[in-house]
Amino acid sequence: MQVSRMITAVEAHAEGEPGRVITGGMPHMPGNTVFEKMQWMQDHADDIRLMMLREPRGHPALCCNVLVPPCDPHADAGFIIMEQTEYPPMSGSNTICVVTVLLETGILPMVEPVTQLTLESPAGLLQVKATCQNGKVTRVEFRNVPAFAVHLDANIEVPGLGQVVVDVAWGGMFFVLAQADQFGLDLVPENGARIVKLSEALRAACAEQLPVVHPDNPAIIGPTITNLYADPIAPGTDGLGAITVSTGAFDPDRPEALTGILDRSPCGTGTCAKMAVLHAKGLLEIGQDYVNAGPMGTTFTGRIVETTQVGPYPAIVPTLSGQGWIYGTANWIRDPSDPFPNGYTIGDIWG
Ligand SMILES: O=C(O)[C@H]1NCC[C@@H]1O
Repeated sequence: MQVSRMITAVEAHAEGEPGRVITGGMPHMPGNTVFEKMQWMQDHADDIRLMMLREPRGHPALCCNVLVPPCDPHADAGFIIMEQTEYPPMSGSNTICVVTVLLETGILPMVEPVTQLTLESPAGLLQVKATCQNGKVTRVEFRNVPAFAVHLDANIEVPGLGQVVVDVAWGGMFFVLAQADQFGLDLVPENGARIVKLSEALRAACAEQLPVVHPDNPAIIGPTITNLYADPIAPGTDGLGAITVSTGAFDPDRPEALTGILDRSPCGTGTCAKMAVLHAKGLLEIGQDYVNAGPMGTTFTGRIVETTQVGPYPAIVPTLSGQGWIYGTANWIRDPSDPFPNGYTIGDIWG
């Protein structure tokens, strides 16, 4: 066996969404913030993201995280998030996977019944409260970066669909949100492929017609991800969301290609973006729990803890909670003679 890179990882999921956590084998990544480290990785070590997320080491639904030393003196750890087409500044399911791995593998000390810690994500600091019992993290709650709506009930023209009403909001990533019933589409797992194709068409049209930039960081643009939502169907829930994470470039001449994948969880940043929209429309109050269900029936619980302002936008500060589970550990290697050093994608499942 020849090895030109060896990556050590802990495999975890949060409410169904896989978020592999890389614990060793990364090059030194310079930067004065975790956001700068993320930009360095994007420019100098993107081959590691590709190698870890694509086949044969990954699959379309996989997300990946790299633990990095924090730059902010208030933080206990830092992490960079990697997805199939981008480095999201923040991610709810990935935060939950990272906290679960940090505490359950002893990288940071676990204090029962509640461990408090601070993480530095590329989007900023996150205060975390992890409920822990017998060495297991049973709930992760974090205070997210402020979430805000940029466009409410805006019209866009989507090839093949005509006029569509959307909202655009930031919850740690920029989302295009749309009510699924305007397409006569039920958000059930059997409709997964239709949901993904429609969402990708929406995202591409919205990115062109309603491009957005984060007021505090012009390097963050969007929308890059889609949230189709519907009324709750399960008792004890307040909403139902089907979030499509892109896996490739949407081509309007091939709308039948699958260039996305459903988030297996209810999507933490998508839940926060939805809460920002609901609050802006007067439909969700401070202090009210918002239980959002995903396509597999698992839930994240959000709550608005205060309001604030981000640039010109009134914003909410949300907390988000859910649970993560570790399901494996792995040492992934790259053989220098492998003809696919950065992995590969093929059109049957990658569009
Ligand atoms: O929970 C979230 O925020 C994420 N899940 C995968 C896509 C998003 O980053």
